[in-house]
Amino acid sequence: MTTLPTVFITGASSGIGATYAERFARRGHDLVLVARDKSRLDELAIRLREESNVAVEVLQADLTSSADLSVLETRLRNDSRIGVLINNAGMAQSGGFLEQSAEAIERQITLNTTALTRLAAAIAPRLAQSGTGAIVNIGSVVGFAPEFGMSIYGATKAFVLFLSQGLSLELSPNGVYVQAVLPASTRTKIWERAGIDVNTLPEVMEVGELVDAALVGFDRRELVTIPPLHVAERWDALDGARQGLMSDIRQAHAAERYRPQA
Ligand SMILES: NC(=O)C1=CN([C@@H]2O[C@H](COP(=O)(O)OP(=O)(O)OC[C@H]3O[C@@H](n4cnc5c(N)ncnc54)[C@H](OP(=O)(O)O)[C@@H]3O)[C@@H](O)[C@H]2O)C=CC1
Ligand SMILES: CC(=O)[C@H](N)C(=O)O
Repeated sequence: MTTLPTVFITGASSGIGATYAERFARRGHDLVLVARDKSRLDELAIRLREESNVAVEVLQADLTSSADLSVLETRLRNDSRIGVLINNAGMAQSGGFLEQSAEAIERQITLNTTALTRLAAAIAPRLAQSGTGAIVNIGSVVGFAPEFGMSIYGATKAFVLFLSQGLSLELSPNGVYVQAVLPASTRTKIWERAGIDVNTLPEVMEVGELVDAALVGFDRRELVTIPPLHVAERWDALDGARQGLMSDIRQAHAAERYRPQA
């Protein structure tokens, strides 16, 4: 029996989530794998049990369903073996804002933000109580770039970064590690699902390279890990500029330029 924490991974039936599952299994962690496609999860679970001799449980759930989320929340609240949450499940959009249906908007926001937040909220009190554990949230560099024309997807990913930074401030004093991982284009099914041919993209990272890099950041207990960013100082400068704003934005009076003309 392993003494390592069990790792709970959403969106584990393909891509980045399936690769996290493989990597944590190799490290000797038991796993709980979550997604809608049970047959793919079962296939992965059988392979990982054989290859790595770890316990792998499969939970079929649609994270846009509040009822399914409730079941997962109960599990995260109560199962003290689960010490790491990989909040990975997500979907991208095809088409611009004017082409989005109300249903598609709701599904994307629910999956990329509400589900991720509810699962983090379910596990956080127990981890904080025990003084250990980790929450990994998968964002995207698209969250930095409204210019990419994926306004809703990018907004959900900006949310993931903000939430992760806030949770880190709130939970790290209790011993809980929070990591935001921000991939750029990575070769997974997400592109096909969004109706985009991945082979038309200029720079695409292989999924194994992405997850291995994210795990280097995880092992260093880095708060924000951006595997495709070669010049680390760019992030430091951006975050430093943001922090610099804080001393200037708490003012009792409107700025001079907004004073009504007499
Ligand atoms: N690939 C890329 O270029 C990038 C990806 N990302 C992010 O990485 C994360 C993983 O995506 P990636 O591996 O690329 O894409 P994939 O499409 O390969 O994987 C997405 C995973 O999420 C699961 N999923 C989708 N919808 C639901 C749902 N309603 N309920 C439960 N599970 C669901 C899918 O499983 P199933 O269909 O079985 O439910 C699948 O396991 C996402 O958050 C994505 O935004 C970030 C930046 C770049
Ligand atoms: C479809 C995408 O835009 C991709 N998932 C990303 O976040 O870069």
